[in-house]
Amino acid sequence: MAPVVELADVSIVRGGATLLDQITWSIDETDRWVVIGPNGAGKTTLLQVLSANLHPTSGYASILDEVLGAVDVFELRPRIGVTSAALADRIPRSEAVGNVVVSAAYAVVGRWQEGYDVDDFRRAASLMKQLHIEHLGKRTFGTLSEGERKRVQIARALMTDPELLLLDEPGAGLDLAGRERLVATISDIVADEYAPATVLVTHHLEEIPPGMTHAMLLKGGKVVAAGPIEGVLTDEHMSEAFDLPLTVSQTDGRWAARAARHQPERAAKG
Ligand SMILES: Nc1ncnc2c1ncn2[C@@H]1O[C@H](COP(=O)(O)OP(=O)(O)OP(=O)(O)O)[C@@H](O)[C@H]1O
Repeated sequence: MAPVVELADVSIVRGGATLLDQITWSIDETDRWVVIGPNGAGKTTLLQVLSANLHPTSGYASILDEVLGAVDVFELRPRIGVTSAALADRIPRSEAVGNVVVSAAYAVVGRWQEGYDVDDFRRAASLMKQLHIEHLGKRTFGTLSEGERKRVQIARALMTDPELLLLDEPGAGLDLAGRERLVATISDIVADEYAPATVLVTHHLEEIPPGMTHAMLLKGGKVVAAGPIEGVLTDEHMSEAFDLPLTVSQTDGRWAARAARHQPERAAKG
């Protein structure tokens, strides 16, 4: 089976700055990736390539067996589910939540006069139940809490039954309980063997849902480490990516990182 995503030496250059520097990456159907890195590492830029919103300045990018630059991106994009702050900003605040979800079937934000069929509404209702937002269908998007908005966006992203799911900082702006509930929900989603290949971007190891299989650490547009998650999220790699001595731990499938404890120098004996 062909990889869902294949990047070979992908670079993105804007205004003389190299945002992504020769990224080579392969994502399989059953992979669930986390992309981690400090501010400005290039994470969002990388997701823009994966969502067919940005073409490489150089290199080769194949998404769902279609080569960027040689495919009609308007046919490719509905096959990719995306949540991001930029997309959330485009959702009209006055839109009813049910419509925010169902309108993904037409890849529009803001329902107008598209003809939805019974199956569309059934799927939207089922996803809203899975995301625990079934009671919010008639509320307007603008009245929701940040946690509720994140859930609505994930339901919307799954509406088209995508083959690739991209979650850009789904935990950002949530309080502790909201984050923990969302981590559990995403963990349930990725545990399903029929779930799409998933890429989740975050700054924080605490936001990684159990069940993620692979990790990529980015810094300055370059890959610090990539591969099966246990081999990537090490003290050494994380310290290098964040330019700070870090200690990484994993308990019950959850990850955490903190600054390495300062070791006072022992007084010389004798
Ligand atoms: N059009 C552009 N021209 C020049 N530089 C850009 C452009 N767009 C983004 N950048 C720069 O590219 C770098 C990577 O940005 P990107 O948003 O991908 O990082 P990120 O890892 O998602 O950061 P954050 O965690 O802060 O969201 C940043 O330094 C940003 O300022």
